[in-house]
Amino acid sequence: MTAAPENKTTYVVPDSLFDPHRGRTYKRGRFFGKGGFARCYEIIDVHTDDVFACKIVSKKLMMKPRQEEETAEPEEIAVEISIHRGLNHRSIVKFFSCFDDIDNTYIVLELCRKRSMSELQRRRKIITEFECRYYITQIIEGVQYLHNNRIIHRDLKLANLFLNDMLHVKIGDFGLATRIEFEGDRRYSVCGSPNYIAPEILTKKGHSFEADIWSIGCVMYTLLAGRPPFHHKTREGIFSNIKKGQYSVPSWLTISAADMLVSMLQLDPERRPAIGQLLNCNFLKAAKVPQFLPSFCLTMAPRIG
Ligand SMILES: COc1cc(C(=O)NC2CCN(C)CC2)ccc1Nc1cc2c(cn1)c(C)nn2-c1cc(Cl)cc(CCC(N)=O)c1
Repeated sequence: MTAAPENKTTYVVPDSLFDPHRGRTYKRGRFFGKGGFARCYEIIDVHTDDVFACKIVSKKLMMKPRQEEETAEPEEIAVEISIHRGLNHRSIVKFFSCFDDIDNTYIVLELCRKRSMSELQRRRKIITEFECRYYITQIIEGVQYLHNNRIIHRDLKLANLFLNDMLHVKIGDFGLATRIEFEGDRRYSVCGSPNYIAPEILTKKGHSFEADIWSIGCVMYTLLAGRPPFHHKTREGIFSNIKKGQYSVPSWLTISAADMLVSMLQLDPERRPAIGQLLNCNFLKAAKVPQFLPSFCLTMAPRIG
């Protein structure tokens, strides 16, 4: 049993977990980190030795009154589970199971042993356009699957883009995702991560699929420039830059890379390409898209491409 003091709320995580839906028993392994109000541990099936990532959300934390930060209300965890459990795509983290005990909700997910693209970017600072074509193609394919199923992710950022041993991208964390019920349906709740949040979410004009296109633009910019496009030392400064659409395109980018970024970072959501159009942009069509990347690309640039 692990009790970790946290904001005066104790996280109680048993050493052993029983999943009644799959009839599996897991032993708790390493702590991988936190995300929002969730904590993530490695869990190992005691019979098969299969290893998973387990996202654990404390029921006590979920019952806390809303703070300024986005908080996970009980129904929101249920929404995350109801959306994620129905997904099946090679660029989406696999959802295996979820179960509860008196203290927590447990979500059993695909383990991505090379962590997230946040660590990749922190280690490499900037990646080559050759590598960017590899990652962005997989992200677009995953988001196209979501949009075709009328789901908006709403929190696409490097920390939610996980990498498996083959450096395949897996989109995770559906904690802010929402389902669009009908054509023209728009959402008004303010959500997302400060650096990558679309202007129409900030100004509460109503948002839809185009907000994910903006976030993909922020992800691609950060990978190629080494920092987010609207970065500022204060949160207010970030929001001000986003609302003004104020950013600079790095001088070292090719025209096709710059054009793709500019198309996604349009202030007016209507002017951004739909996800299906992105795969046909010149940046991905006019040059080789690698089918695989060697794992040393986590730490150094490949000479090829
Ligand atoms: C072997 O697989 C992993 C290892 C690590 C890791 O080594 N983290 C270190 C642990 C030690 N401390 C000191 C630094 C971070 C981190 C993540 C791993 N894999 C891994 C982690 C995963 C997933 C798949 N696979 C999924 C899906 N959701 N989450 C998930 C969920 C939450 Cl709530 C928080 C975090 C941590 C923050 C982050 N974005 O990585 C992750």
